Amino acid sequence: MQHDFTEGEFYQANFEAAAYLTTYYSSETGNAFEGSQLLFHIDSSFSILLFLTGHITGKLLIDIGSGPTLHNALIASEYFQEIIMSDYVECNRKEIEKWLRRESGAHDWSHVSKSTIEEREEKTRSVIKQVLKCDVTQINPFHPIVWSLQTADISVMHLGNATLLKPGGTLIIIGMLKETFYTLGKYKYSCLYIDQNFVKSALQKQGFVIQKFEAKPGPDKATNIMSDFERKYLFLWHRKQVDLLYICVPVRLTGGRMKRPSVPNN
Ligand SMILES: C[S@@+](CC[C@H](N)C(=O)[O-])C[C@H]1O[C@@H](n2cnc3c(N)ncnc32)[C@H](O)[C@@H]1O
Repeated sequence: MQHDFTEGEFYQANFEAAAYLTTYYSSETGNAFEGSQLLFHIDSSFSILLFLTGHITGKLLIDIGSGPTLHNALIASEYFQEIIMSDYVECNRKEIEKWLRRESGAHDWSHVSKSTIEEREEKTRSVIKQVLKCDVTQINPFHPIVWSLQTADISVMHLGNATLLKPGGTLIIIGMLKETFYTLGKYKYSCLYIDQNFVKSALQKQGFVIQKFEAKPGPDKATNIMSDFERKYLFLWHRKQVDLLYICVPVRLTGGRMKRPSVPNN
């Protein structure tokens, strides 16, 4: 089935942060229809960060398109002095701020921390320095903030618009391969349909060197009513030279031009 692209404005108008968290982040394994994709995400993120500690030291992590989620930050807070969360949609940024302020009704992330939950949550709250609006379709996704950084790519769709990553920085892309949609409430949100070779060749053209690739088959499409991805993957890329900035590109990053909003999913 053909899906129109649900870009930032569609998310701003329709996305329900709390429902997203309940649907996809209520348990350690994630949504039951999607197999144990969240477990894979968390386990491979931990292993990637352990791998990185042997090679580079971390200072700043920018989580691009965080949505209302904190799993990446909870994992990375162990390794980075500063974390910046970002998303296009206001209710997502507010959901993160709610958790930072320990407000009642904030999502429970204890299943991600695995151990020493209180310590880790405290550490995470202390290293998250900002929750910013970002728009990955723009050359400067954090406008009007201008980053004094060299250029690099932050979204699969916009691999030609290198804007954030320093040479020497590390880019982590975690996402789904060959996925056209995922479901939240009555809407189907469109996803960039990409395969492994597309991601590889786009990043290699930009001077990135692959360091690690992990993938896990998705659930049986016949029984998955939430989405249609074939594989969940994690790519770790190194951009040649100096310093570091670690960027985590969101699962199911949107991008591209939306012609009209997605059709309600009846
Ligand atoms: C499927 S959610 C992913 C959220 C989270 N990273 C995760 O792993 O669950 C996609 C996110 O992309 C955000 N988004 C949509 N358009 C965007 C844009 N133009 N710039 C930045 N973020 C955008 C949405 O608000 C949404 O939070």
